[in-house]
Amino acid sequence: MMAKYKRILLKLSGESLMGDQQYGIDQNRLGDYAEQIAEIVKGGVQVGIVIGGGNIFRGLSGAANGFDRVKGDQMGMLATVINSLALNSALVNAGVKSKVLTAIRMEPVGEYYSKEKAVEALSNGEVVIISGGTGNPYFTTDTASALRGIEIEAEVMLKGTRVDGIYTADPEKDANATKFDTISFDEIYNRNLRIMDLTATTLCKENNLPIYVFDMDQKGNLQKVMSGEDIGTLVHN
Ligand SMILES: Nc1ncnc2c1ncn2[C@@H]1O[C@H](COP(=O)(O)OP(=O)(O)O)[C@@H](O)[C@H]1O
Ligand SMILES: O=c1ccn([C@@H]2O[C@H](COP(=O)(O)OP(=O)(O)O)[C@@H](O)[C@H]2O)c(=O)[nH]1
Repeated sequence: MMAKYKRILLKLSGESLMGDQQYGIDQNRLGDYAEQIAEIVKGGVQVGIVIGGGNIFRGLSGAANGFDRVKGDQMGMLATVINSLALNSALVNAGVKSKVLTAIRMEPVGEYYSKEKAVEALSNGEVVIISGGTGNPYFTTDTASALRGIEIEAEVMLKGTRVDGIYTADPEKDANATKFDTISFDEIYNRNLRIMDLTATTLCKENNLPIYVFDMDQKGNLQKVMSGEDIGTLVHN
């Protein structure tokens, strides 16, 4: 079957990596993500990945506990590198070639990111995990994934999360919220929806990178998205 997209940027939530745990990395969840990714890579899709760090550390919660915000954000960025290394190992175990690039220099943990390196590896069928966020404090991994998606010229940014799309309100807080199948960037602003931060949303809007939000925690969903099944929400201009 032909996949819907040839090159994607997949954003994975660090928080989802915890699975049922309170902290850190759940091996079952990690293995499940790796299998889903392996399936689409074997179908010929070029996959860039940005993974969050919220399962380990968030700069804002550090600041709330009296940390310097910049130090806290640096800890958060390092947390994304830890998650990226874990995903890299899981992908190798699943039989997929994969490499970690880092937004901050830290060879030999990973090679320093450049668009050229990322695109070359993608063209060779390697999964590229772009870690360390944007390399700057005061940003999120959603913004990093918007930025990297635009840089690597992905056709779509897939936001794999724990809700199955964008709702009229946060579905974890409002049981009456209803789901959109598609929504424009402008409507996200007008309705003040907080599925992603505004920096990430705006970067995608201004550079015409559509976003597809879906539930990555259900096995087989990534494959469904690639086959064109409407299981999530498409954000468009
Ligand atoms: N309008 C909305 N529609 C869907 N989810 C929303 C909305 N507003 C807020 N959210 C929240 O956004 C979260 C998904 O974002 P994600 O970046 O994966 O989570 P986190 O920031 O916790 O890592 C969902 O768990 C949901 O609670
Ligand atoms: O470009 C970036 C990306 C991330 N972070 C830090 O890394 C943490 C973890 O990322 P995020 O909260 O986006 O992860 P997720 O919510 O996806 O688990 C954030 O809280 C920030 O402190 C940052 O400073 N700059």
